Amino acid sequence: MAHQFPALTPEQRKELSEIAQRIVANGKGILAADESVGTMGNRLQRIKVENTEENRRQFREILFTVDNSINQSIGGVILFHETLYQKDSQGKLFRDILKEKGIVLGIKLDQGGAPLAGTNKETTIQGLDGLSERCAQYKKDGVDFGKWRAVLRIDKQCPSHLAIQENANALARYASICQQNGLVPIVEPEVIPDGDHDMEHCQYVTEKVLAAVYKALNDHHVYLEGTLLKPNMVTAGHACTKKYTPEQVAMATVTALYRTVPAAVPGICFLSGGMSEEDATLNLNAINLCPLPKPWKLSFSYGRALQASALAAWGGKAANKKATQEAFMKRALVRNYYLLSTRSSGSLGSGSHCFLQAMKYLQSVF
Ligand SMILES: O=P(O)(O)OC[C@@]1(O)O[C@H](CO)[C@@H](O)[C@@H]1O
Repeated sequence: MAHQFPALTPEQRKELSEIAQRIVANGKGILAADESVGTMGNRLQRIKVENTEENRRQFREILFTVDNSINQSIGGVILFHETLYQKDSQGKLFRDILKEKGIVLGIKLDQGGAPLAGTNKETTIQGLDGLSERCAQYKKDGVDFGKWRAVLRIDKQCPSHLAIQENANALARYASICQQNGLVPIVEPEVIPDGDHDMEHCQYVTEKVLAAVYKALNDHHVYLEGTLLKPNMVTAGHACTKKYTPEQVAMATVTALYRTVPAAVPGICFLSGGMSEEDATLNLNAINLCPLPKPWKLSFSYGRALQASALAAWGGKAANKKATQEAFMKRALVRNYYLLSTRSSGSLGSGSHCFLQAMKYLQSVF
């Protein structure tokens, strides 16, 4: 029997699935430029630039005014509230600059963590109060997707059952509210890579977290075809002494996803989670070449792994605009290159011609 109280009309479902598919079309991924003021402060501190609104605006102007061909690699950009209403030095809104390039606009909707009492320093994410009104306003202002990041940590008794359930439920409630307002929800349950756990443990935890998230999304009647998932790759913790190849990371990651993420989800866009730009590229390449079934688009929604060299090239100086844009473009283009080359050839083993060609190309541009 069909659902008696459908959450969305056929027109709403069509709009949502079209937006999701546009973002991940033809090897495109997402630029996560949604660092909060505090997070951007950490990034700017590393290049010894003061964390002022004007400096944040200047860096983002350089990224967004890059050559139009960026739209071949970047399907969507996630913005922070402040950035959505900022303008370039000629007075043009960033959102108009991005839209004219055919890039879909997204917005960070979560509002920071709150402690879960009685746990080992675990958190839930705030921002559900007033979320529907915020989504409605953002939709009017040209935004078509949202992002909500939940953080799960691997440690003694972590993640707890409470943290997994609470964060899964908050993600599902957020996703439902987004869809009611015409925004595609990016669902981001990040198992962070802090700690000395091995890759196998990360896979176990990632599977538990994703299984809980998809149960909650189903309970909340979320239309999966109109969502995107932004997960961590399955890797060892930063302090783990055992090292893994990109092929091992790919096998563990695709296995975890294959066991837990329904095929109705159109795209999975990984976060980079503090990986180097090179590792983020090689791992994503290996994921796309992994010879397991992959019913979804497998792409990127990187923050640091798309901006680290660009930030370093900029160094807070307007005179470095060209070098900054070149560094950003290079990172975006190389990912699009192999996403297209691996997809057009289907699933390939690591000995295949295409795999070797892509690896050779990637090594030559680092
Ligand atoms: O891990 P990365 O790829 O740098 O960033 C992923 C991300 O979700 O985490 C950041 C911090 O919240 C956000 O700015 C960004 O969207």
